[in-house]
Amino acid sequence: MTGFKSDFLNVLQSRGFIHQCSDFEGLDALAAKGQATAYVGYDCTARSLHIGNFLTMMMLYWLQQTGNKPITLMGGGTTMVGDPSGKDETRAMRTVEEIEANKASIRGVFAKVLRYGDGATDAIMLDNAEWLTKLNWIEMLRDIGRHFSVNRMLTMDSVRLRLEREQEMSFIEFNYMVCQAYDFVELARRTGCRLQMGGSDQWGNIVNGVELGRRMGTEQLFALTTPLLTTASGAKMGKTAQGAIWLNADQCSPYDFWQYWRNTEDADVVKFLKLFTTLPLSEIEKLGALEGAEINEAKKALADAATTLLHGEEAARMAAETARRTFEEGAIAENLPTVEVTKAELDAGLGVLNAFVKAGLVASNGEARRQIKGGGLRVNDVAVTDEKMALTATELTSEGVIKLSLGKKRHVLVKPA
Ligand SMILES: Nc1ncnc2c1ncn2[C@@H]1O[C@H](COP(=O)(O)OP(=O)(O)OP(=O)(O)O)[C@@H](O)[C@H]1O
Ligand SMILES: N[C@@H](Cc1ccc(O)cc1)C(=O)O
Repeated sequence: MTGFKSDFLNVLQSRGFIHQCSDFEGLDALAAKGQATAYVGYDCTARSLHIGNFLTMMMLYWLQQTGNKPITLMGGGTTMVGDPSGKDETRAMRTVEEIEANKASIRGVFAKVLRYGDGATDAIMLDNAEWLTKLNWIEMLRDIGRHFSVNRMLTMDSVRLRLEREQEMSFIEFNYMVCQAYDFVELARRTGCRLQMGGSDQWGNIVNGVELGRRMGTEQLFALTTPLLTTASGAKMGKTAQGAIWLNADQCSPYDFWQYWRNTEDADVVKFLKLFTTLPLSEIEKLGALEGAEINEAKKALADAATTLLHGEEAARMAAETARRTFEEGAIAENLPTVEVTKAELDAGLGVLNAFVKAGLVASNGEARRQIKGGGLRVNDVAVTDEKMALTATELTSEGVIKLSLGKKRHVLVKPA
């Protein structure tokens, strides 16, 4: 469907956020009235969210900008169960302490893009532990369980794929979709929430909620999903060889975050400008028209805008400046990521393989060896050829650091503590 009445769906459509919707017409009419309430749930499976989740945060951002009300739902309860969607194996059970620590560490990030408060379109944050942990087993089977058809549950991707591949699925995981469906109904009752959004892998969980709402007599509920992003070369967006691109600054520095966007493949630049920045489409069109070496300007604009959104203008400016000094002037910039080593380690001679692993530039000694063979590792801009090389105080530059590089773009400074 094109040419929506609501600003909300028009913006999402024109910026490439839409994958599937349970009822475009009905949702369009709801959003066109304004002050529609919608939610996205976030499980507390790690200490930080990553840029895959940033996408759904941006959906909530545009929801708010177009006059509607976002809810960020912390999955304090659902994380105790563990979502099987898109997973080949049962997740490790997390302890309550671990979940609480993750929750505390995740929750701060939303205020970077959403305005919270008591106003009609201000965002609110809730935690499904509040109702899920209080459910009584028999009551829950009678009130909620009876609305679920096991026949239908078995056809949901999250279950079907495991069964087809003859992979285990425990009973606790089988219940996840019931919990998420119930959340939607509970939010509809508590807050008048009518829409749930998420990545396309969440479709089954979300439409179960829509269906449960219908059976339990809420107003019509809606499902809207966004494509699971992959980069032009097919990798799941947000993950690199080194791991995920985290949103918390202590797990991915503003410089690394900036650099991730700066290294975007040419074919992805416009797509990412639309999804991960708030730049107007007219400006994105101009940036998209740049060709040849000039496309780097578009990548810098992407890096600046995405980093500003998450970490603020000053952090983005410093990251850009560090990158410029490092790559354009070849200088050692103070803001590069740093690892500390003890003086004793340097005195004893720090093995080069170990140093690159410590710096997080490679995952293992084996990978470091392979990189050395391919000429991929450098110490103070000189290629490493001897895997037995030991770093000592003699390698310290006039700035008092040793610069380790992987390829042309990733650098870490080793500093004596
Ligand atoms: N690349 C992506 N594009 C769009 N949405 C994503 C992307 N990655 C994650 N999401 C959304 O964020 C939710 C959390 O996904 P995520 O991949 O982080 O799962 P996880 O449980 O943290 O484990 P893992 O990192 O191993 O996949 C997904 O269900 C999906 O809706
Ligand atoms: N299942 C979602 C998180 C979620 C949790 C509870 C909900 O009500 C909605 C969504 C995920 O894994 O990303």
